[in-house]
Amino acid sequence: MNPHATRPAIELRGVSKTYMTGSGDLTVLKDVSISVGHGEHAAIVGPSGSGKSTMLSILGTLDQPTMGDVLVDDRSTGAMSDGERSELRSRSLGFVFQQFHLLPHVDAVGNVELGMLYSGLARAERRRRASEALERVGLAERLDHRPTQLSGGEQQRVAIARAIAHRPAVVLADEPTGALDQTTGQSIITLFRRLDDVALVVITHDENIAAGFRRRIKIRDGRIESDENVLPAVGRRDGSACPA
Ligand SMILES: Nc1ncnc2c1ncn2[C@@H]1O[C@H](COP(=O)(O)OP(=O)(O)OP(=O)(O)O)[C@@H](O)[C@H]1O
Repeated sequence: MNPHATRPAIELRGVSKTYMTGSGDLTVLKDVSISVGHGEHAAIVGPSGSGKSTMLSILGTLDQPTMGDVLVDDRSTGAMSDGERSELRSRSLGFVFQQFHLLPHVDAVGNVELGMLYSGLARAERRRRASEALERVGLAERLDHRPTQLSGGEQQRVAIARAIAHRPAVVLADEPTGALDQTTGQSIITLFRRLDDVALVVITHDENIAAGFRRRIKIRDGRIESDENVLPAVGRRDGSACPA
């Protein structure tokens, strides 16, 4: 039982995923159940090929499980149409990837604004929220910079602004520090930790990155190997600071 549990923002219930390949069926997720509460942050860590990206795609409703269900904000997605899933994603989910996936000829505020194109928000509101999100990630002075005029860390901040600008309940990040040097990667994790109004799931193969999160879910060969919550510093004998 997770001692910090809040109402679930996103859940996998009994999820299995089998790919059909030329050399037979390959089951890469095996009866996985996890629940991440509103405002809770979790790192999913595991070696290459353990099923992390598959899990994130399924959490994000970009791919469908072979068995089991994904619930976002208590809503089952299993029986949704593609259109309903797409609407759910544009309303409730935000994505951050290793490669920032920014449009090269569009400035920072434009890139963030484009992420809300199908949100139903009026253009002026999209721009207002885009500027606000960029301020939140520390890029208030870079609104009109194009990706080529930004460092890798700044580009990832723009991508994070794009992921939060529409105020989703859940942000899913797949190896968000993978293209950055260690110091810049840690600053991105520090930024993520300040996003206390979203449920955050960060996928990483890097134990040092996972150590920045209070909740760490280890996956191996498509199964949850451990799911641990490090208790806050209060009551710790060494009094050391605790990750988010
Ligand atoms: N579309 C697919 N068809 C067939 N097999 C796939 C497909 N996608 C992934 N796999 C296989 O599923 C397994 C898990 O892949 P996945 O990308 O989820 O692992 P991962 O933990 O994210 O790995 P990495 O850290 O290297 O990205 C791998 O053996 C991979 O080859």
